[in-house]
Amino acid sequence: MATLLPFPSPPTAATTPAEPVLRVHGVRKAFEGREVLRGVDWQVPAGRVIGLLGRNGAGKTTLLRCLLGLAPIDAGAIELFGAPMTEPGGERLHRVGFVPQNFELFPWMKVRAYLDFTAAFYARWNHALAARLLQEWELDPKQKIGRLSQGQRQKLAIVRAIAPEPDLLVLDEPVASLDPQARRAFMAELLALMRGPGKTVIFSTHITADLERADADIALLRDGHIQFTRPLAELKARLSHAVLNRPAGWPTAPALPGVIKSRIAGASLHLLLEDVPAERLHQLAKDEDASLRIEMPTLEDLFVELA
Ligand SMILES: Nc1ncnc2c1ncn2[C@@H]1O[C@H](COP(=O)(O)OP(=O)(O)OP(=O)(O)O)[C@@H](O)[C@H]1O
Repeated sequence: MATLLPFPSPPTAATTPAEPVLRVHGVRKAFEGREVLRGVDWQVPAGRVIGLLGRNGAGKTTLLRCLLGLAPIDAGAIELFGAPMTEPGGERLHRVGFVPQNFELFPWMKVRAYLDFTAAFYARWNHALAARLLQEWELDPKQKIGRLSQGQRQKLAIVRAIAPEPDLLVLDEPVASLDPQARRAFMAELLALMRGPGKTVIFSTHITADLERADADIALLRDGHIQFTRPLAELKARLSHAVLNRPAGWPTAPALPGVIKSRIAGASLHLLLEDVPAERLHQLAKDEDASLRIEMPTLEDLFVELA
């Protein structure tokens, strides 16, 4: 198991000094006595795209639902747009768009009628944007929702969430049903739409390539906690992966400051490292009479190692 990334949490160039969109403190949530969220502390800065990563069952859906008041929490506190979630906040919720993992849309309604019906609930609704997205994403406004494919329904759910021009858009695995072409188009659209000042996107996904494309901040949910939230570029700049090979093998991994995780596989020692200079690794290889390969980990590598 990887140790916690010991990054401090100063504001970075990528985060804005603005009021966080979400402040989460000590949030706990159990199902049938099994705790899924174990005191989550998290601050989500305004104006960022955040990719929420975690293994199956880590609690991503649970966390997102709790954040939006869709599931009760057992303990802790959540502030949305600077006000506690316990306060009635109908207007605040107009500023939030949500695409759940499983969405039930009325199957008997036609696409346009459904969007018009939904628009009536919102203070703000960009009809032109909704119409453009329907066209670009090849959704027939006259089609009955029940006859749409899973991917088309997901697109419609996304249009519904984006049309109110939310300040915070939360998407739970939004691309799971989309084909690669639709995923790219969706990501491009999403990022263009949410590039406005102060607009924030949180989305959970297993598709790390999408997060790379979005240049997102990565938040990792593991063991019931958000382990870190860091710009992807910063993670990549600070973390490296070294493989040391020695024919005699490795009875134990040598101690080296900055090792986040080590793994021995036959003659190879794999090290996930934080801020360890290459010279230090070359010295280690020399001392241990081993060959050395240093790699830049992809986000997928990091996910596999850290999640
Ligand atoms: N309503 C519920 N009743 C009982 N257990 C639940 C409920 N909802 C979630 N869980 C459990 O909580 C844990 C976290 O589930 P959750 O769906 O939040 O994970 P996830 O990270 O979104 O997973 P995935 O990546 O597979 O979608 C799982 O063990 C799940 O079985």
